[in-house]
Amino acid sequence: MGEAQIPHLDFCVGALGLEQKGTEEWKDMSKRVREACETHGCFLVAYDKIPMHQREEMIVKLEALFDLPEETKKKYTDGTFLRSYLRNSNESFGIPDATMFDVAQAFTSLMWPEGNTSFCETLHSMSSKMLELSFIILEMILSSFGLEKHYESDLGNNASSVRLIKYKAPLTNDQPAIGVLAHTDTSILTILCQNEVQGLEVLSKDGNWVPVIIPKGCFTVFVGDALQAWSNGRLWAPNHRVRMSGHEDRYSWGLFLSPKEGTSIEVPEELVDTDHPLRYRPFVHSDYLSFYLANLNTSHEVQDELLKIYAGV
Ligand SMILES: O=C(O)CCC(=O)C(=O)O
Ligand SMILES: [Fe+2]
Repeated sequence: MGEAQIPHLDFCVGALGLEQKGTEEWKDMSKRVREACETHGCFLVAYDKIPMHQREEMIVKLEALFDLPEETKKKYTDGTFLRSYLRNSNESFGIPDATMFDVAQAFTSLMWPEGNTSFCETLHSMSSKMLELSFIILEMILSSFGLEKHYESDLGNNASSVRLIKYKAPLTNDQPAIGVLAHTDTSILTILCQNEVQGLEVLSKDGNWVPVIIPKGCFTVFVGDALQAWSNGRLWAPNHRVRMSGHEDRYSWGLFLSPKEGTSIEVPEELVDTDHPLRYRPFVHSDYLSFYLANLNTSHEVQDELLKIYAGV
């Protein structure tokens, strides 16, 4: 009511993929993706190259992973936030480069020294397919701006990380429990999927928290700070959070496509004009990430504005 719905796009029709680049269907969908990223900073997408049964299997496997003893889960850490098991208002594992088979295998062997081939295969295969989906969306955005060449020169210089999350159902029904506090993602793009337990909310441009009701089988896509900065603020990285209610645990799986370590984000000159004066200075994305992590637990107002504070002109 008054509040525009989060757009729901369907990549299944015509089996949209990179092979369709340049076709009318591709151009039409690119325009819709870009509009969603400008207006909402997020959208829902149906994508059947990742079949439903694979997603369902993945959720069962996540349950088994989080059911492992705490001592086993804690073995997974290299001392950094990005590659560790973390436990706060939720539990999560950050796995950079899970799309590489040896990385998926090393993670699996640490959790199941006796072996768990099917977990390893699902982790690797789901991550790779979600990475492919993020490439399709990124290429659509670049084509809609007519800036395909920037795929090779800057945004194509990327790496991915997977985050596996379990949110416990709240102990009481009195108040929704915090799953994740409001934040923007530092990524270029984030692709999320989850079990049937809802709870994701996005802050609209006019300042209202809007529940994102995710239909079965859909993925949620968020624009991250790196893409907001690169696009000179034309695309928008919205704040989002997770609030838990009800009696069931929520499992989610995110793929974060980010600039590779050391890559600079620089607004292309084509996106600067009198109507769109330059909003962000060039910056090294990994330096921004350090700044972001150092300020993660400060007040909400600051969290909202981290990109602007760091790189705004
Ligand atoms: O679990 C979710 O749906 C959202 C997770 C999220 O926002 C994040 O990990 O950045
Ligand atoms: Fe997020």
